[in-house]
Amino acid sequence: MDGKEAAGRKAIDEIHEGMTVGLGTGSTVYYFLEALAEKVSAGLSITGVTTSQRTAELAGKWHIPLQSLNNVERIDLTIDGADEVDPSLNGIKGGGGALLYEKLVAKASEKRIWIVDSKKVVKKLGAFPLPIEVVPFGWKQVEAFMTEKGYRPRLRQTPGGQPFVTDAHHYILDLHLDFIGNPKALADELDHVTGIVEHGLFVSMTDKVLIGYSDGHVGTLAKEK
Ligand SMILES: O=C[C@H](O)[C@H](O)[C@H](O)COP(=O)(O)O
Repeated sequence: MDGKEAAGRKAIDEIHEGMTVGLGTGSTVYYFLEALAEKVSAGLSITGVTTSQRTAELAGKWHIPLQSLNNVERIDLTIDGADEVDPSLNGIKGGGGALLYEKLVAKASEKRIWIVDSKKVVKKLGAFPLPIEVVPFGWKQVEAFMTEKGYRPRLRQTPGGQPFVTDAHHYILDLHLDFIGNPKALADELDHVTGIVEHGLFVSMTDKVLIGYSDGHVGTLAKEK
């Protein structure tokens, strides 16, 4: 078992009968969905709210009941992955391009848990390129502005060399920052750039992180009360 699988399968302990559950995106969430599908087929009743087309397809295939975000009043708990997490529980998300829907679902959730393998826990964020989701119209203007700022943007592309397009039909610029000194200040700045729909900095947006190790054990990082 690798760290992703350990964390993903452990998250099932947090799910209880009757819950509305936000279903994140990615290869770690895959293991959580697999475990959830087993419970659902054994009789657990929950409603899932997905954060991407990819997760919706998996959940559909595994007969996990779904509702759209517009059709639920609240989400009890969201289980999602992350690309990097710091000790203050700030993180970078969006390596798979699902950041916008993931942030919308996270904001609608009472409680949020991230599942990661231990390699993703870092002292300072920024070695992982920070994704920003931009509108295709005039995206080069945003790219030029980010370059001016020294943020080293790169348009995300498919293996075929076409721009990667998100579920919401936007493009992604990955910012090669190396090091983010102040995540909150950067998030505030990016929140105010015209043309950026959303960014992958999630500042204080999780309550707990389940960290999976290669030997199969799972540690926890939790918000101080
Ligand atoms: O856009 C994708 C999401 O933010 C993922 O949760 C994140 O990239 C982690 O993915 P994985 O579990 O595949 O490493």
